[in-house]
Amino acid sequence: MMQTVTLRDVTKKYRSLTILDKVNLDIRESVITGVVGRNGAGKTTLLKMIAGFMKESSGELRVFGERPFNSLSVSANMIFIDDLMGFPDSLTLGDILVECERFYANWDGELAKRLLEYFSLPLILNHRVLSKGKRSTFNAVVGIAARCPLTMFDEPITGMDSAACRDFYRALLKDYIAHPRTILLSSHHVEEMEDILEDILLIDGKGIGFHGPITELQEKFLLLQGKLEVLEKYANKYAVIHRSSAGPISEWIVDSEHTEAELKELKQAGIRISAVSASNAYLAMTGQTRGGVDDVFNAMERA
Ligand SMILES: Nc1ncnc2c1ncn2[C@@H]1O[C@H](COP(=O)(O)OP(=O)(O)OP(=O)(O)O)[C@@H](O)[C@H]1O
Repeated sequence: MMQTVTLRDVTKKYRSLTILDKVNLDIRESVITGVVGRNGAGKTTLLKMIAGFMKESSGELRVFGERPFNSLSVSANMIFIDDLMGFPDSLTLGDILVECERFYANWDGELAKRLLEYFSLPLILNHRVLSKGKRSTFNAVVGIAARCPLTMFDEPITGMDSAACRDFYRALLKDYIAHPRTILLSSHHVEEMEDILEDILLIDGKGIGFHGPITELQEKFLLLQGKLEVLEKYANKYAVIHRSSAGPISEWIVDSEHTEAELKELKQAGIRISAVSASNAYLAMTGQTRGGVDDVFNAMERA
């Protein structure tokens, strides 16, 4: 099977600054992959290289078996949606749909129109007058209706309210199920998109921090819940990645590498052990929860 996107030792530098260092990657075909990572990690850089908008500094990047930079066949088979996506000022939303019909081989104009109607986006409006959230929604509709074999959304939900965001992900998922294609979706909000993702690609430290099924990311951690004084007995034994408490029950996220015997001991001590959500696993993985904000308050109490 031909991979849609493959990277072999791909490095990207901006002048002397290395953003991605010798990255090796195979994006699974016809899967929705979430591209995540902290601000400045290199998500947009990676997506734009895959889109062929900029060139890798070294290594080999292939999309549909071709080098994507300036490739006509790659650009005909992919769409890249972000909030900077501009259209000529004079075009109305209706005009843009007509242009899309001409450019994208699998374009579904009927779906585009119905979605725009649902999202209260009249065809006579000018793209330039749209509010931030409405512009994101319009661009996202174009991204869905284009049905490109490689579809990339870079931070698509910027400015969308929570209802629009939920509807967008749901529309994307429904259309994907009917017309499977390779989708890359970058966002900081793992919580909102975790239900539609199959794979997660985490960019971290100039490379790939994790790439695989979302369930595998979740399996790296465990959630422990119990009385704080009971949990504290185990504080030295487990690497506690995150702690929080609301009321009498405290919650800790710890790494999942424990023996059956250790887990049994925890259970016998009255500690509940469960799986973490994908978004918590992501936060744990990127150290965004280390200690947690509660630690600030605890430290002040101790002082
Ligand atoms: N044209 C450029 N010239 C120089 N440096 C750049 C350029 N574009 C991006 N960078 C730098 O490359 C790094 C990665 O940027 P990129 O936009 O890919 O990150 P990101 O993961 O998408 O971030 P965010 O989540 O904040 O959108 C950043 O440190 C950024 O400052």
